[in-house]
Amino acid sequence: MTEFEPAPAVRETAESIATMEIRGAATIASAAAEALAEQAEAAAASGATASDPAAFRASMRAAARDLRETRPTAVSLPNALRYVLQRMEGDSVDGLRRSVVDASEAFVEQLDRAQEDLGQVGANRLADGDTVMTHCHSTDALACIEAAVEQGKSISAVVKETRPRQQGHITAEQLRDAGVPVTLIVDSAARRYLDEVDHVVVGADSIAADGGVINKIGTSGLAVNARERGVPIMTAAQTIKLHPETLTGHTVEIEMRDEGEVIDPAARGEIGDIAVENPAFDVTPPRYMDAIVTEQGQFPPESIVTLMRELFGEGAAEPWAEP
Ligand SMILES: O=C(COP(=O)(O)O)[C@H](O)[C@H](O)COP(=O)(O)O
Repeated sequence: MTEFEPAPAVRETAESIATMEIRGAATIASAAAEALAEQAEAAAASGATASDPAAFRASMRAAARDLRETRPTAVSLPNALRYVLQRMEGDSVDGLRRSVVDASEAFVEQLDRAQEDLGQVGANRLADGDTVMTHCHSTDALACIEAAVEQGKSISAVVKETRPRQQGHITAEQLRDAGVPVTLIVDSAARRYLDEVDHVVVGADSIAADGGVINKIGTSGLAVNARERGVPIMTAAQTIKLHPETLTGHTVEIEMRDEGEVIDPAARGEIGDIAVENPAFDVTPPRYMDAIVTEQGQFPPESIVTLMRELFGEGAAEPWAEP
């Protein structure tokens, strides 16, 4: 391993994130933080970096860059890398290694605690007997529903399958396993079922400074329909989903995925000259979202910028960049 070649464990994690074997913003963040700890262990044991603190640091930055490049939309990924690299300190390789491993463990612990805490807040918005509608698969959204069930509330769910990758099936199975009666529907049936629903609960990949919620494609249409039907909609999102770069006017990049997820590649030749596009996420304007539920309480979307400033200051550092 040279100082610029990430450890095999980092390459594996990067590959798994890129191919969506590891997916969902919170899961991606904890995998990335753990991969940095693995890089630190590997670099501390490797000839090229074991006795050279500067080379060790360079190898950590290179690993973070590789992880950063896997998927563009979930800000939890750069926020995780930022958290760990900003806590990398020490004059010796062993000291640096320890600081990275400690920061990685602390990050994952915080992530779990934050999810539990926001679950309680989200659960308080749900009442006994409620039916919720979900979109995609969000561990933060599930935490709210599961916490409501643990509070003794009887909750049922209408789960959108979420084309093209059908992450709704994961949600359906997990809710079923939590004892929630589930009805699975195709995405285009959502408006019809909104009349039978008390709440819509979704997750987020990023939250912009203006309160815009970036989540799986289809969230914005669902939110507009929910508003039209008078059904409250909340986003469950830990504060690592707050996108610091939007404080300085940047927009969030929406990932465009392969057309093979939309049409059968084997049939591509037959359909000929038809363009296929596959955006993975969309932006729900703040006026269509009732609340953003975080581990620090619930916020009207328009006020989230205050929390963002508190947590991230006026912008975002890039500790993985070459000095
Ligand atoms: O949009 C998705 C997943 O998209 P993909 O499947 O393309 O990664 C989820 O709603 C958010 O990531 C939040 O998930 P969590 O609450 O688990 O962080």
